[in-house]
Amino acid sequence: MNAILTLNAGSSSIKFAIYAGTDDPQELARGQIDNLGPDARMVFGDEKNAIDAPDHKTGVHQILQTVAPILDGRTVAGIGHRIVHGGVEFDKPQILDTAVLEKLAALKPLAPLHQPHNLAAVDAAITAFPDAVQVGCFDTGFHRGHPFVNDTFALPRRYYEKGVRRYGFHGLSYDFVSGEVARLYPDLAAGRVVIAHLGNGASMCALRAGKSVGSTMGFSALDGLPMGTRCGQLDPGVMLYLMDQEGMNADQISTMLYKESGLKGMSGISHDMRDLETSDAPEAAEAIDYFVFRIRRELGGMAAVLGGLDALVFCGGIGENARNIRARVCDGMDWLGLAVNADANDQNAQDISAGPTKVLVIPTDEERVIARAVAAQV
Ligand SMILES: Nc1ncnc2c1ncn2[C@@H]1O[C@H](COP(=O)(O)OP(=O)(O)O)[C@@H](O)[C@H]1O
Ligand SMILES: CC(=O)OP(=O)(O)O
Ligand SMILES: [Mg+2]
Repeated sequence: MNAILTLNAGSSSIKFAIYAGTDDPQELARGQIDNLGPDARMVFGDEKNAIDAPDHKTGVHQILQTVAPILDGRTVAGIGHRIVHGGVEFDKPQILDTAVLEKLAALKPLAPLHQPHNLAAVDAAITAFPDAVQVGCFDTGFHRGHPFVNDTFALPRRYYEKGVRRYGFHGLSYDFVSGEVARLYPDLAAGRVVIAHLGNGASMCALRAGKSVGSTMGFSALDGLPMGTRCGQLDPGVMLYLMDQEGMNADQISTMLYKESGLKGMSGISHDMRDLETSDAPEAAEAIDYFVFRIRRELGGMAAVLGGLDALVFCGGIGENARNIRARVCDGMDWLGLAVNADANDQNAQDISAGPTKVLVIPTDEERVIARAVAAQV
């Protein structure tokens, strides 16, 4: 019997899952390495252990050792990788041959927090399993068909032609969640839906009949909503000021916008919503206020683009767990038909609506989308 492995490598973590069978893959186990570097730890089942994983390559080796007993003699026929950026060209999963990998490497500057790590995991996987099919699944793919008005900036046209476009990300998550909406609520499949993927990275997607027609993330994974450590929407004049008046260079600005901003930067306390929700500091409350404000603002804009709203769906670590955030996003939004059932919301139930517009909580599963794509190739 064959098996499929999925790898989802972030800047400091690698999530993985292992599936039995290649026709209808069944999940055997999943886990993740956090804090790659001196304090790396493996989270697998109920266990959390410190491990030696200073970089992505050693991390992937640790994962292979961890999953070996679970493979139980099965052959790894395919390995699926989450690749954040597929550029203009890749809207569907691709077999990762040398030519494709070269094109993906050229996109590293567009997603510096993700793309280099995604590709490092591919390298390590090819070395460890030279006979397995390596498949890349792109976060940008889901949005590739979105309208020109959501794809462009109002810059001189030549930059659009060069690829300075609004790509949109978190596409694997939107693929999974929109599929679940259609499966569980067939009446919504043709409808106007907004999905809020609120994790460490956060974005929202407007869907009409299951297709992306707008997203808050743009050229990079910095735009739109504030995130754990990323700024979200920013007046470009701020960057000019930082360069001109503060003498900051591109590297310094990049580090600040990707790693020192968002909930962490605003609160000065933590990137983690759980820490902010339990903090008494006014800065923590203000960071949460801003997070909620931006979601509400984008929701209004997306409802206008869609001409109304049939469902709002929450997913990601915050969307699936933070009941206060969900309640605050929907508070006073009865003009959109939104109201939350407090008991259902407290229980993180699937349908938490108390008004005509559905409010849903659907746990996302990017790994499952990757496993399906691999299954289609092996
Ligand atoms: N019970 C909870 N309450 C509030 N926020 C939570 C809870 N559990 C997780 N989170 C938030 O979810 C974030 C992680 O989301 P996740 O989607 O797993 O992230 P990633 O983008 O790394 O995939 C944490 O940083 C934290 O802010
Ligand atoms: C694209 C992106 O922001 O991904 P993540 O949420 O995993 O950081
Ligand atoms: Mg994520």
